[in-house]
Amino acid sequence: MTDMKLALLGRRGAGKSAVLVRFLTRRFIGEYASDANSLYHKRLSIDGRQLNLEVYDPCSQSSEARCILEEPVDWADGLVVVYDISDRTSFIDAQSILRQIREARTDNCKGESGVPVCLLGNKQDLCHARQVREDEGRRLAQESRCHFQEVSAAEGYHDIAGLFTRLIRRVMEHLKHRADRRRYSGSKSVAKLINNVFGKRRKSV
Ligand SMILES: Nc1nc2c(ncn2[C@@H]2O[C@H](COP(=O)(O)OP(=O)(O)OP(=O)(O)O)[C@@H](O)[C@H]2O)c(=O)[nH]1
Repeated sequence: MTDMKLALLGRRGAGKSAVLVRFLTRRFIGEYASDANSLYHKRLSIDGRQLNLEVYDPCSQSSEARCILEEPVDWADGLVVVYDISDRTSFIDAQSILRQIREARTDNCKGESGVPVCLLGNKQDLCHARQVREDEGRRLAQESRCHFQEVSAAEGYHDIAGLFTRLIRRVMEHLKHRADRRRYSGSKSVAKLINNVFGKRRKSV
């Protein structure tokens, strides 16, 4: 059983809870309490592997709320940044959040190894009121080296399920890579230790 932690970030009202609940329950629920942090648990099987998934849906962030942002960025193995295509301010917040994630990547060792991130333009059903073009989202994702997709939590399950599945696969690869690297550097230090102890002795014989 693999333990995996994901977190959603984005401006108030972008649809983080709607996206997450759609993925976890296949349902769209119109309104959610937005004044509390929520931690969801789910057991999943992906590519024949059992997963123990925890997803953190923190209460709303704004670009200034750096202290709130740092907590999930440090905690999570994968991140979903959500904006609302009919609300440009939510896109500007997403830009700021992605910049902060990039800075955190260079600041902490978990980030250095590149925690997978996905940028999500939600409320695609409101394209008549669109304020953010799809190519702007795509370009931001390219600059931030993350995956991008537009979805509608209100209208569809499959796009959202596909997106989370791809993110989870990338996180699994990333966790494996990180574990391999730790094992390798661990075995290197054991080899070094053995060499220090026995290698030197051998020389003196
Ligand atoms: N039309 C439309 N409305 C949506 C969609 N997703 C969410 N909403 C609505 O947008 C509003 C905000 O959704 P939430 O999921 O609570 O947004 P949030 O980002 O979790 O907001 P906070 O909890 O305040 O941070 C609610 O009224 C939802 O019903 C969507 O895909 N299309």
